[in-house]
Amino acid sequence: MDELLKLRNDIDAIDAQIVELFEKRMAVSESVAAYKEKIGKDVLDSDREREKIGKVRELAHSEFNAQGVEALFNQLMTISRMRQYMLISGQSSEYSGFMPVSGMAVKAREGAAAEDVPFLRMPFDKGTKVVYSGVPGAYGHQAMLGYFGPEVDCFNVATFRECMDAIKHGDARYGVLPIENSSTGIITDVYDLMGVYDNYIVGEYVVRVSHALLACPGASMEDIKTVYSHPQGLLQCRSFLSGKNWQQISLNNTAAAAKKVRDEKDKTQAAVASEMAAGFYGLEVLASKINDLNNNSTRFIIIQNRREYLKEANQISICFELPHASGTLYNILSHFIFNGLNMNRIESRPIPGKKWQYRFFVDFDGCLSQRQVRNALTGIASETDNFRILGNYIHVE
Ligand SMILES: O=C(O)C(=O)C[C@]1(C(=O)O)C=C[C@@H](O)C=C1
Repeated sequence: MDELLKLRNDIDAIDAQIVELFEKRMAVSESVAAYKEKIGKDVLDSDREREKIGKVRELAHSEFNAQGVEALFNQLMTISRMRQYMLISGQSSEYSGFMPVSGMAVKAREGAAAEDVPFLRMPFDKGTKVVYSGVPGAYGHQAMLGYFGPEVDCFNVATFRECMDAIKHGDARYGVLPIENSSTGIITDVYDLMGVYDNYIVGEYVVRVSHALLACPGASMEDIKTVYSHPQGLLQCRSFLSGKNWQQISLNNTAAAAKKVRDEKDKTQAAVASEMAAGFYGLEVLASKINDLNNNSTRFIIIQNRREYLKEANQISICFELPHASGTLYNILSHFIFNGLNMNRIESRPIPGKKWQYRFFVDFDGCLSQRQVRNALTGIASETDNFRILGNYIHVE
């Protein structure tokens, strides 16, 4: 026991020296930050870091120790960089061109679960133009109405890209696009478009997908022979439809199915769509809540072409590209860890034209007005390629 005590005392004495040297090193690193800021040089100097790792490895006396020293100095230099970003990330109210704005308090609309609806929204009034992708009566329309209310001046476009273009060119102030479904996952096309357009996420809205069986007025369940819907709509109502012996036909979206049933006025036809579509197309609801899972939801994003964020925003979305090399993603994640930020999601998408290279999308908790968020973003921006802040908004759980 005495022997262990003695050895631990030796370790304590060495550790005290390490801490003293660490603090000395950090003080020098702070001076480097001030100098680099003055001359406009980047914090990260990969050549210098590589050279440093080579040199310290040579000082070690075994391969095991060389590896240990490499890991240690990689950490030391990461911490040194974090400190430097802290010293150079500014303190003005705007960050990277993003301006804080005051939100509008809006009550939850009828039929919406309170937890699906942000109580604060981006400012809008009756004259504000809004575009959504999809057809009237579809879930995109429902999300648009949920966020902006029935009185807003809206129009719809057929594709996600047209929605992006309408926002880019200022044909509408806000756009509504689906980004993720709780059962089928992310909408990759929307991610890819967000990665290349200069549009920004300013809000989120969740629509609980609740399918109903719709038919012409006067039709009953016994009359039905054919059912139309989006393939996902049919799939999500598999238990209800099984054993019905109806022909199932896929169409582009659920509202198109409702429209077809209305236009053809055929009592043997039914559509799987929302109850809202029933009202919109003058159809009757033969059965409601027919989906297998009743917690199926689609998350929509609200986009605009201005760099703004609500002062109460609590989630940030960013995207960036990384060189195809070992450790690059690990290095980026350290910015979240060192700044105490909670990451909610990371997705990667192939970059068109760059074989086996990926664009990363990260969502994390925070607001652009927070110091630790700015520190992390300053670091990530300078250590990645094509870094973009996609938006800061109120996240709906
Ligand atoms: O030498 C520099 O340029 C520094 O900023 C110091 C330091 C280090 O801590 O050793 C930190 C960041 C750079 O990427 C390289 C090295």
